[in-house]
Amino acid sequence: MIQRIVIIGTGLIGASTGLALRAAKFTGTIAGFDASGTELAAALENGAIDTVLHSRAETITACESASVVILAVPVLAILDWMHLLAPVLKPGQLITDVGSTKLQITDAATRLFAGVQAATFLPGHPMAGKESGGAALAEATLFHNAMWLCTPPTEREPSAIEQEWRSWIAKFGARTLDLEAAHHDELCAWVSHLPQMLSTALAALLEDTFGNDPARRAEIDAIGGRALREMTRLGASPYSMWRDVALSNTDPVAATLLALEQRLQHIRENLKTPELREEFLLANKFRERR
Ligand SMILES: NC(=O)c1ccc[n+]([C@@H]2O[C@H](COP(=O)([O-])OP(=O)(O)OC[C@H]3O[C@@H](n4cnc5c(N)ncnc54)[C@H](O)[C@@H]3O)[C@@H](O)[C@H]2O)c1
Ligand SMILES: O=C(O)C(=O)C[C@]1(C(=O)O)C=C[C@@H](O)C=C1
Repeated sequence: MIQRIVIIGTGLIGASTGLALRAAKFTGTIAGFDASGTELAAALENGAIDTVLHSRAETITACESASVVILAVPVLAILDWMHLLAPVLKPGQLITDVGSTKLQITDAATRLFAGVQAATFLPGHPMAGKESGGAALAEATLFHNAMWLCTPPTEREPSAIEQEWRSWIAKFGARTLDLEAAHHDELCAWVSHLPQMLSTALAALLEDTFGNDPARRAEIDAIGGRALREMTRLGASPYSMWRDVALSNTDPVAATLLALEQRLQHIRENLKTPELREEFLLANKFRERR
């Protein structure tokens, strides 16, 4: 029975997980630790956690007796916490994460949480989020109707506690889907990381071009409509999260960016040819299925 949960990283996803647990009637304790006191206070204030852990040492001690530890920090910090916690966690405990890339985390899990003496590590990734981080924006319903991707090592049977954690994910309204980790990262480069980089590039280009010219900037702000808002929404995303995505999924993200560069070049070279129509027909076909 899952009774004690520790959430490390009480920002948007960590705090939303705490709120989703409470909304699903989890009655055990939820302790939280975050490098930022502001985020911890906000998570306590909105009820995502009920106990504050004040230091790394106190957090490691709390993890020793936790049923489930959830790592909800940026990807490279997830790897750091895995190294810190592997020696203190035991069989019967579950450690999981919510990081946006999975290959490095799954490889580390295979090394650090192997054998009968180890806790279960379930690499996870909810496909739901927002362009702005922080506990203040956390929502109990964030994971409703979302996919919750998992990349467990293939050769093992799910432990009882892993199965119980998966049933909580279902109670959040999400659906788990197991994928191989490299496949996950390649897919997410296309469906998540490329759209993020495209939006970042567009917003940065507009800021660079018009940001220092108050009159032009005011014009852009006044006339830009839904198209501009939607296409630049992800431009508000924090570098703190995306730096680690870029560092831990560099080759797949670079490959999708190169494909997009070539596509844009093709459009630029065909603005006055019937090829442009073919591009629009292909794009229309993609949207018909969404
Ligand atoms: N935002 C999204 O859309 C989204 C969706 C799914 C998964 N994720 C993944 O979830 C994780 C958290 O993202 P988020 O959106 O909640 O970001 P966030 O910035 O809202 O929260 C991350 C928190 O981690 C804390 N932190 C950073 N390093 C730490 C460390 N070493 N120890 C303790 N705390 C530390 C920060 O202070 C921050 O409060 C990331 O791995 C991200 O890739 C994000
Ligand atoms: O901000 C959003 O709209 C998101 O959905 C965020 C989004 C995504 O690309 O789907 C971004 C990264 C995460 O790893 C998962 C979710």
